[in-house]
Amino acid sequence: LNEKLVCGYPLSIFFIVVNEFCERFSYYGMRAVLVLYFKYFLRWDDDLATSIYHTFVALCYLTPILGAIVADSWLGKFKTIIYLSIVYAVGQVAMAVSAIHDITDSDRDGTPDSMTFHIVLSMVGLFLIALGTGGIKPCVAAFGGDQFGEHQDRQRRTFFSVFYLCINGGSLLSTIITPVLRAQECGIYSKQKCYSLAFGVPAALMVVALVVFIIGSGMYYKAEPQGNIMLDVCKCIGFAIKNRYRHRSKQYPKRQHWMDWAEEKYDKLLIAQIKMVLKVLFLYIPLPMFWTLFDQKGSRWTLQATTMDGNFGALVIQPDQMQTVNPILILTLVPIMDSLIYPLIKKCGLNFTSNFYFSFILSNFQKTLPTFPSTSQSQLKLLNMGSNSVTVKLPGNDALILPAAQVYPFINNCNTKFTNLLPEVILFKSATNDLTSKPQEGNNAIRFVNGMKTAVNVSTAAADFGLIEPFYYSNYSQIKNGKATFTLRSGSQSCEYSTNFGFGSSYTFFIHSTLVFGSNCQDSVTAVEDIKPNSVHMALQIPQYFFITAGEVMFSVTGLEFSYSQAPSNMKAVLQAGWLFTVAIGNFIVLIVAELAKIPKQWAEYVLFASLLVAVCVIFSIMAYFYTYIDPTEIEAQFKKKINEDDEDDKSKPGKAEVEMVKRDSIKCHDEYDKATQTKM
Ligand SMILES: CC(C)C[C@H](NC(=O)[C@@H](N)CC(C)C)C(=O)O
Repeated sequence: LNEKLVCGYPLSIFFIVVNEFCERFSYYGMRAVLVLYFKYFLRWDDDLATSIYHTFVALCYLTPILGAIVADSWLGKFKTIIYLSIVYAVGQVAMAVSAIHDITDSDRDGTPDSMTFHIVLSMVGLFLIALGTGGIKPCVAAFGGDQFGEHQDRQRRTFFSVFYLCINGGSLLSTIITPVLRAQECGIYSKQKCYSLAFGVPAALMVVALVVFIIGSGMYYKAEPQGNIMLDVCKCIGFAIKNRYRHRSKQYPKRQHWMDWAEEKYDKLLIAQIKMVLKVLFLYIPLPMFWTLFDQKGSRWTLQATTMDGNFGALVIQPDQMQTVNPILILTLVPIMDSLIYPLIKKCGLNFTSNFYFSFILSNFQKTLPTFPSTSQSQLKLLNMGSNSVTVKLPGNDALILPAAQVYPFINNCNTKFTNLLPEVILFKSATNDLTSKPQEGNNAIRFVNGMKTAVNVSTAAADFGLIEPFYYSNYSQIKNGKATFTLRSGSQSCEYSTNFGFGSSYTFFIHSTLVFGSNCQDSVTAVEDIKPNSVHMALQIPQYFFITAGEVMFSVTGLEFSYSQAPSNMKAVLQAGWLFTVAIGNFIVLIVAELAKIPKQWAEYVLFASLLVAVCVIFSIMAYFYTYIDPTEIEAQFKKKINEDDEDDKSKPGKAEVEMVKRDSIKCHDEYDKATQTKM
């Protein structure tokens, strides 16, 4: 029982919120570098990396059902949290170990020799993490709620707000820290990007979360599990459906609720509890649509950010760092809503329970990508290296005048033959390794084409393009924004070429045949823009983040509390899991629409989602209007009283007394707690 109260709050919740902070740090920290680990360490392609990532996230929101059933029916929330946290920590350690390249790098060249080992270990790790994080999630929130007595509604509401702040505080810190850790170089035989450290720190935080939770163990109120409640619920629902079907003929009088058809076999308390759960679950039906929009922050919005200019003056923001705007806004909006907006609304006499969300997503996806050739086409570039204009006649096209030192990009069908091109016109057929998407992290992708008769070496401080053979081209190198100076070298002679770069562009630089080393070679290099630099500023995403986060504060923080307060005492974790299940469905909708529907225009997809959300908002507000708040404790108390009265009457009936004893035992625990907290207040 909660002996210690601090400012009216049980001391035990301090350990619960710290546990949540560390756990969310661990989860989001690991998640922040996961896709990059798949891509650069395991060397998976973008599609495989994205699919496995989304499958993992969806799994994390499916496993809460498992954890909730175990907690409410078998182990109780406390033991479930302890056991699953151990599973979780083992999973995180497995991830950290899987990212040590030296383990299988027997030839010491810096790359793992047995990728199978790393893949298997990381998949096992991710499975354990999904089981752990999902399993404990509904239990921790409900366990926190359990620490409050019947008359501590206000404190419990504040607890859920603080709980949400801790989620976002932990995730904010970790999404800033783990990418920095990943960027470090580490290794025994060779230095590589330090994914093991980026996974190792979240693993350590999970161990801290577990230790903190155990330290508080003497202070918690631990509600006992009440038998296999989920099995009873399923059997009871099954019986009600069967019984209703058996009595479908009109001669049988109707009952108030279809669950009442279970009355012949199951006690009224269980039926009433199932009705409460079904009522809330029914209200949840439209909710996945919110998460469908919300969870696109990590995918669509981040991709959108890669096409934007992240220069904030002294600060250059990377596309994936934009996601931290959400927790930052949560940390500011939750206190404002709780201390200012909600009390103000209440003062105005409005019963604004805030389980309502309405937001439009601004679609400002900008077009800086060029038209790429289709599979039956290839892209050609004609470069006039001479000093006079030339006329070029391409098959199927009108003759074109190509000015000196200019490039003409041209898309044609693969089988077109080109003949009789003048010697000074270079036909540059872009190879299959042409860049077709924006370079990562706002960098610029640069390559050189050597139009000289001798090989040229090109380098900058940040990249070495190597020796480029005559009439050949280099691989792409990534250059950061700002001024770059390239040194062109042939034997002992060299010259320099400088230019400025923005964000997310791609250029091909053509070195003229007329280049003379030893002098300024600024005029002897022609830059061709393959992908335009980002022109729309990333700050334009901030209104989007603001709207979606304001929606989250009104919808998700209150949703957690709502799911707790409207759940019967023996199914608190189960309803939390139901709430989290709506997140999983929302993620599946993204996967289905993004992967299967393949809507060609991004704006059309945004409009589709926004319209669906508006429709869902209307439906949800009608449903919410007809929803009547209940007090499960009150209802359960009435049933218990009735059971006691019936018990007195039926004492003489053989067998019945034992059944009632079991029922009484199961509710005794909460009664004692209620009494204890009431005397304290
Ligand atoms: C309630 C949960 C589905 C989501 C919750 N997420 C958040 O609070 C986000 N604002 C965090 C952000 C970093 C995406 C959670 O429990 O993680």
